[in-house]
Amino acid sequence: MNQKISIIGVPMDLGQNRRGVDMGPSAIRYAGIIDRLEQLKLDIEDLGDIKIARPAHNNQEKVDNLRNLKEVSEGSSLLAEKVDQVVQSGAFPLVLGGDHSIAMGTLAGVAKHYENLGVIWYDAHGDLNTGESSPSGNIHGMPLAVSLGIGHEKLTNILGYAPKIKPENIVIIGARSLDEGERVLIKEKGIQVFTMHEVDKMGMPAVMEESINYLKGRTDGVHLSLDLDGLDPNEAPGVGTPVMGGLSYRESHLAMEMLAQSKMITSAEFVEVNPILDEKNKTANMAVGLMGSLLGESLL
Ligand SMILES: NC(=[NH2+])NCCC[C@H](N)C(=O)O
Ligand SMILES: [Mn+2]
Ligand SMILES: [Mn+2]
Repeated sequence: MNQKISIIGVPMDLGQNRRGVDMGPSAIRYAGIIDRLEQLKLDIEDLGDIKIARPAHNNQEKVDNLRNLKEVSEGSSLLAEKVDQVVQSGAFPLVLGGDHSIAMGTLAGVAKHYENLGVIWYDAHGDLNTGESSPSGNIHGMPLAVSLGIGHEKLTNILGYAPKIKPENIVIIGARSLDEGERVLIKEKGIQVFTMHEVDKMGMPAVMEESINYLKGRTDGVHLSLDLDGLDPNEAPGVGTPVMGGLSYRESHLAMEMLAQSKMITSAEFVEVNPILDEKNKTANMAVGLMGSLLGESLL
């Protein structure tokens, strides 16, 4: 494989209220992402960072229970344009977050190029809230709903089209903290979810096999959106919304390796790495290891 990988950093921290996740792209680069991927005989290009507004130091304005709506929407729109160009050029976009709100930008840029884009949402959360259902007003808890076309128009209409994806093309893995409104949406839309309960009961090999088979039949490309808080906070402590009882290092590597073997992944993002909350860059190192597995280290 001599695939071109285009790395895009997104120093976004306005989708939630703990500062530091804007340093995620730096922490991931410092953890050696470029060298690691160059060893895989991939053609790596680092496109640098998307320009993101800084938070106001005094108060963060909320519109319709959406914190920093304007800045988050603008940041994701810039990202969407960049991702669109990368996919257009035939390269694989690898997006480094930043908080998870940026997924609506990534998906806007990728989904344009597919009839039926699949999404694997690897996360402790569903990120299926709207301004109405959100307990926090944090947009990083909303990008999956937004990509389904549900939410504020400033968010759902990024790149001028909606929805980006269909509910039957989504698989959520690792969920263990779902809000009431999110549960309702999951039922209503029939979204596939492997909660930690299922992972414990079935084991990761079966969860991934089912996920891959499910998506294989119905999609023409699959985007991986990996929130580091999907992992257990003992192993990935540098995240803003940790939830106990998460996926292990081993399970996550196996998941990435099985995705690499499936050859179905067309784009990916790794989000919510917050070096301020981390222990010696452990979480960024974890992210780099997982990217290596996803992009084929185990296939060498
Ligand atoms: N991407 C994330 N870490 N999302 C966490 C969301 C937490 C909670 N469900 C909320 O909406 O506020
Ligand atoms: Mn999460
Ligand atoms: Mn998330």
